[in-house]
Amino acid sequence: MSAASILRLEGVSKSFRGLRAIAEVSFAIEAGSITSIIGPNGAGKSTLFNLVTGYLAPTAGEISFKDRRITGMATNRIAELGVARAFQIARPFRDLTVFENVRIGALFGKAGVRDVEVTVRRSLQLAAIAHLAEQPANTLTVGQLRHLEVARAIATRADLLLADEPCAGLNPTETAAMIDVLRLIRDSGVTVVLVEHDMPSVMEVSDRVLVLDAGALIADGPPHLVASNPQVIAAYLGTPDPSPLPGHSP
Ligand SMILES: Nc1ncnc2c1ncn2[C@@H]1O[C@H](COP(=O)(O)OP(=O)(O)OP(=O)(O)O)[C@@H](O)[C@H]1O
Repeated sequence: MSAASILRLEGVSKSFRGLRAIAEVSFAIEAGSITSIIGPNGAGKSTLFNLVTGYLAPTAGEISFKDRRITGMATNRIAELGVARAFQIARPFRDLTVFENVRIGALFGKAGVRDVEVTVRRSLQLAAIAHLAEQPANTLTVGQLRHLEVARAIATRADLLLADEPCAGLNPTETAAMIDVLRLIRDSGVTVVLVEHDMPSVMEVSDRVLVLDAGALIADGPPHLVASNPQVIAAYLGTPDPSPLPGHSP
């Protein structure tokens, strides 16, 4: 593995009773980057996240994180090593404050988090919700809940954040705020991998885009090149239409 890559998949496949959801996928993620994984519905994006977090074990192939083989390792062990996932639908403890919710992330995260208070404050800051710290989670808007979910995930002191559609359903102002947060998180040293359907957000925030189609990796590169790749356009539109992906302005 190259010195700069934090996550590596080699020949990873996952089948569900004969259906090949992931087919011999290999890639390495560079530390300190934002990578988006895109693809049509059913392409295998969630399955890929589930394989990296250990929720599912691959049928074949190897996954390593920070030079350590994590293939088939239990989810809690992988989380302790520094992989966190922010879910699209946050399920906070609704009667606890934002601070208390993020504190739970810090307590159950990567082994050796000592200064919990400082970690929580820093996570709230990075997720741009420090001003909401004392509010009960049940008073938050959908957009604010998304930020809380991201804060909870990074409070584990993760080195790798897997973010599940962080911009889905957000209005343009909320989307811009989320993009700022993802950049801040990357700039703080956390590697970010997104699964995202919102193409304008993908184009704006990604250093690199990976495209899955029917479980296979069909494109990999900088956003503007991937958006104009005929195979990618065909995967989305079903025809080799030369028009760009929605939201892509050349
Ligand atoms: N636990 C499971 N059991 C059986 N089949 C599954 C399971 N999980 C996923 N699949 C199948 O694997 C394929 C990939 O699904 P996956 O959810 O990973 O796609 P996706 O790219 O995340 O789709 P979406 O964008 O709609 O969320 C689909 O055909 C899906 O039906």
